[in-house]
Amino acid sequence: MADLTIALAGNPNVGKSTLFNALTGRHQHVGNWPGKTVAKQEGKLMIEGKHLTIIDLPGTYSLSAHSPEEEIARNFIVCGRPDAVVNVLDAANLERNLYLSAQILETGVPMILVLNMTDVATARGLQIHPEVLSTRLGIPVITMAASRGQGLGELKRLLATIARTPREAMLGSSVCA
Ligand SMILES: Nc1nc2c(ncn2[C@@H]2O[C@H](COP(=O)(O)OP(=O)(O)OP(=O)(O)O)[C@@H](O)[C@H]2O)c(=O)[nH]1
Ligand SMILES: [Mg+2]
Repeated sequence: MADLTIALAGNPNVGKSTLFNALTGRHQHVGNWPGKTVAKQEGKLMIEGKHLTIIDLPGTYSLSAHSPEEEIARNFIVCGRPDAVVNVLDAANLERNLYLSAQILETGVPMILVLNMTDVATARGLQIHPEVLSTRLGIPVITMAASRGQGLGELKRLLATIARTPREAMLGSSVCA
């Protein structure tokens, strides 16, 4: 079966590269300020005999690109035809982060929501209910603390499910060259 391509997308500074490194064993630059990842990076992950290509995208607040980095992220999500997008969110700032999620959902690409930084959210007294979001949006939603490796196993199980699902022909967008 053909390789699958999975894109990690989300707002700046939410832990995309931290998750990318944990999944692929690579060493992408991470740090506590937005805008670190400026070009898309690629890594490999093998799950249940399937080769997954993981793409770490620059952070973006929306699919209407305002900067070259946002344009890279937007173009890959809309035109790169990933088999799925793993949308990484800061669980402590869900409302702001969900703006991009709604836009990615509208593209029709299969999506998993990762509510990252749950350690920070919990320390602030926030209660996270992934099952409520999952029911409302109709997509898998999991919690994670990527810097501690929490939630990685569940994400890999979801990726394995996607890898087992026959790939559907995705329609190209009219805005793609
Ligand atoms: N407390 C906590 N910190 C985290 C978690 N995941 C990542 N971080 C930290 O958050 C900061 C940002 O992580 P990155 O992985 O660089 O974030 P990014 O989304 O790739 O950022 P850009 O490339 O700038 O868009 C780093 O200091 C990470 O160590 C988490 O689950 N909990
Ligand atoms: Mg990054």
